[in-house]
Amino acid sequence: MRERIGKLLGEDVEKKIVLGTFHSISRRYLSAYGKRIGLDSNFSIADDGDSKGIIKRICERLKLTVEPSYAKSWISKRKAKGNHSTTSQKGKKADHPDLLKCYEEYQEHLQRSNLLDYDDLLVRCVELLEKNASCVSNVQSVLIDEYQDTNGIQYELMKLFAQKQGRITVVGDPDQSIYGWRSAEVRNLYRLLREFPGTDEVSLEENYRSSQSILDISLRVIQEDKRRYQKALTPVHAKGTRPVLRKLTSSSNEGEWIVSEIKRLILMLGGMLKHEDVAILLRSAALSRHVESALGKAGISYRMIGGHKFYERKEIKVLIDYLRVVYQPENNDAVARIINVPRRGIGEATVKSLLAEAELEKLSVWTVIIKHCRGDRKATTNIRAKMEQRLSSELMRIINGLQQKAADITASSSFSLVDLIEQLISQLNYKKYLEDEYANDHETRWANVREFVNLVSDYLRDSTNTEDDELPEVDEVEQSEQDSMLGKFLANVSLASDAQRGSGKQDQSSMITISTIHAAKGLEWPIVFVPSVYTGSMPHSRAEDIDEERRLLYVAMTRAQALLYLSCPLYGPQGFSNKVELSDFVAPFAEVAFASKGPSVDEPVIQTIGKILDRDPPQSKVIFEKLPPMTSVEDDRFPENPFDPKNSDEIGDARLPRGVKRQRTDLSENSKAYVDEHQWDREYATTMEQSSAFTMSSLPGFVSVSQHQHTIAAANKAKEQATARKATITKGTNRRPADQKSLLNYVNQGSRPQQAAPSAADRSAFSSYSRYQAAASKFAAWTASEPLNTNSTLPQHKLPVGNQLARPSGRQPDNENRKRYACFSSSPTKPASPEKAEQEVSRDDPKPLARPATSFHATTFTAVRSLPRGVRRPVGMGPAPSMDRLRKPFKPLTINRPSGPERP
Ligand SMILES: Nc1ncnc2c1ncn2[C@@H]1O[C@H](COP(=O)(O)OP(=O)(O)OP(=O)(O)O)[C@@H](O)[C@H]1O
Repeated sequence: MRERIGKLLGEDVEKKIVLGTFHSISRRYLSAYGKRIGLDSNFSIADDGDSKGIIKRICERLKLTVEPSYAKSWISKRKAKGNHSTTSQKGKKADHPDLLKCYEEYQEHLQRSNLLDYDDLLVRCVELLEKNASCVSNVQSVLIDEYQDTNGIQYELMKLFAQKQGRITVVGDPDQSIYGWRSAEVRNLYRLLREFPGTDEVSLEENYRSSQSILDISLRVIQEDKRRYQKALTPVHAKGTRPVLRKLTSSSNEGEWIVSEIKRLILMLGGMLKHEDVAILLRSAALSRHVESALGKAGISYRMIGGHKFYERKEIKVLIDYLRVVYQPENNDAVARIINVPRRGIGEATVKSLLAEAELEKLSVWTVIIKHCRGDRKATTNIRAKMEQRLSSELMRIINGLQQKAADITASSSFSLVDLIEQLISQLNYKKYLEDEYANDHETRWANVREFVNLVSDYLRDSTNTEDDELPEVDEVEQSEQDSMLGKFLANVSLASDAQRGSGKQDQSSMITISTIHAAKGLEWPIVFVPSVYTGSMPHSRAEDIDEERRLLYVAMTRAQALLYLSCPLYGPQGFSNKVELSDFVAPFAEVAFASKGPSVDEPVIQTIGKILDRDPPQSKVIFEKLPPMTSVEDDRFPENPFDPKNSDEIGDARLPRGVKRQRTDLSENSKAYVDEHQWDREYATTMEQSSAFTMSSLPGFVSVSQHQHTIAAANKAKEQATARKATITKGTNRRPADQKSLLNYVNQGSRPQQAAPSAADRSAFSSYSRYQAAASKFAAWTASEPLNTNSTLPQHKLPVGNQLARPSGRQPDNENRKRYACFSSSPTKPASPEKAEQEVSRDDPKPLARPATSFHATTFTAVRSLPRGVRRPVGMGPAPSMDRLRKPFKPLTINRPSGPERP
């Protein structure tokens, strides 16, 4: 920013600019002039951890009946409000005397130690500038960005910095106020207009970022807040494609769908967009696990903003290190990392010495410890008696106990890896440990731990489904026994983490962004995904201000430039015990306003995205030519209306998984199909696996959803029968089961014994299944021999009778103008002319919204001067703005400059 300003205003001006956050600028002033208020200029800053420790010790020493973490945030809020906060104190209960006592003691401690906490930086700077106006007498003007997120004390600072010239410019958007939890006060906007009646307002009505559809729908979300500041808005870009609200069965499906949609879009947009153009914005970092896991599986790298990657989180690393030691106690680094977690009085020096001793003696650290504790060999490292006692009664007991249990775990044992981890967590008293160590965010960390358990559970389920690990046998070459379950899991974790480990040299364009919504403020991406839009996540279950949560969703949605996706699973991250509901922020208009799946990426869509992003769109012909064979060109890998296993009439509750701890292997054969998701891809016979990749499911008029359900039932049944038949195969035969007729028998139908008539449901199921199969093989044969083209007569085409494998005879020769598809698609032929494109892109728009977009984003420009000096207040604002006035629809303003003397 400094550079850009320098370029515009010249180097001299650039040097004079003081640029930074409120905290950093305050620190600079306090260092320079703090002496004037009795501050030692060598003060240090107490960070959050320091403040927490000090408050905790005060509470213990004085036996105060307040939670240290609560006391800390109470003190912080109190400081943040400043002296002249507008927040009404009326009707508020008097503060608990213990809180006041804690505050007093805490301040005394900071003062004694020459420390300032983050809030003090602002509080003391206010004090400095109130008493010493000369320190800021050179300030010509003050500009504040993201003004809606300022709090009371920052408002005071702003005025104090501008006290000489009284020139203030603030830029902000009340609809984006999302820091209430940090004492930001959206009221500061109203306060400014009241306190500075000569303020000019300039409404920045044009939105240059997002497509009209994205703005319309974002506005619809925010308009539900009836108390919001009304503003006008003019979208600059074309309508674009409708934002999507995708429903998925589970959180893991949600992650997989996001990845498949990203891949599809990048492919279908022919390189116009890269991974760096995609962001996944989350309400809280704890939700990232499924997304990270799916990206890891797909080998797509990502960067995290506003959080750590899942496996890199401290609370997760500790558990993984424990598991590593259980699996392989010789792992010295892992032992060194856990030896004092939870605290066992073993300092860093002891750990270093143990590592050095082990290396010298060519032993593992673990062996050194064991031998020492058992009296077999005395360690040269000074291990005090108390330390020794805790090592043997805690660490060794836990590790040895779990080692025995881990050895017995197999894919089908009743004691699973999940149970092993649950035992580890309970033996470490891990919840308590997190509460003690991380007073501020232990809840989030504990939520991550639960997520980790879910992850292991998912891993077990997936690993019993796939045989990826197993190599085909080679004659007379013996394979070693497969690793233990724990070993396999740890290898999987290491590989997943390694795939994501940025070397620093990694090409940024190959990375998508995962970010919390808070951290995405002010940023933008061509494609934005907002997963987990359900009540409990958005609004968050612990949120106090629902309107602020709504604004948070609005911020997330308005980060998107061209394509916006929201999604919501039927079941949350905890699995089938955790049914969730679509967020009320979108539920009232979800059906009409959102598309239920990703858009077809055709010529008009590509052209429009190119225009919005100001990039050169590739020709669709080129894109289609480069598409890998069997690419699914539509967002059809997951059903639009996902199957809810718990609501199915066909499936009794008894056959449902019991909860997250339950392993796939524990389940009956039938319930397998419903554990993770509707088994759209997997339950068919071999040729129909990945059916969506063949795009058969989009063949016009081919299978309905209900037919599809029947098909699955039939597939299950067929599978069961096949299993039964397999069981009856006798040794030495040609592997034809006893009940299978020979070809001769088949021809000689007359002699075939009458079979029992199938039930109506079975008949229907089997008929759709066999129709499905017949068409699939026909399609496969046809696509194998012919280039993939469509023509308008195809939907009307009748399959020739009596020649099942014949090629459709009604096909026309290739035609230059005809659209080429790599795969068969149900998409209607699209107009090629770019003029039509924009109209066409919005062809699937819902009925016009109840209220057209009248406002979206306004930024307030205020030039504050102590005297109004003839700047006319805009029409309709009256002499002084009141709160009522501010809630009325905002009238676009034009600045009316006085024709009188020039401003100073
Ligand atoms: N006058 C303009 N002409 C063309 N593009 C513009 C113009 N002004 C802004 N933009 C573009 O619009 C996008 C949004 O601009 P900017 O980030 O400045 O908005 P903002 O008001 O800070 O948004 P927010 O507060 O929502 O983050 C950017 O891509 C920017 O390049």
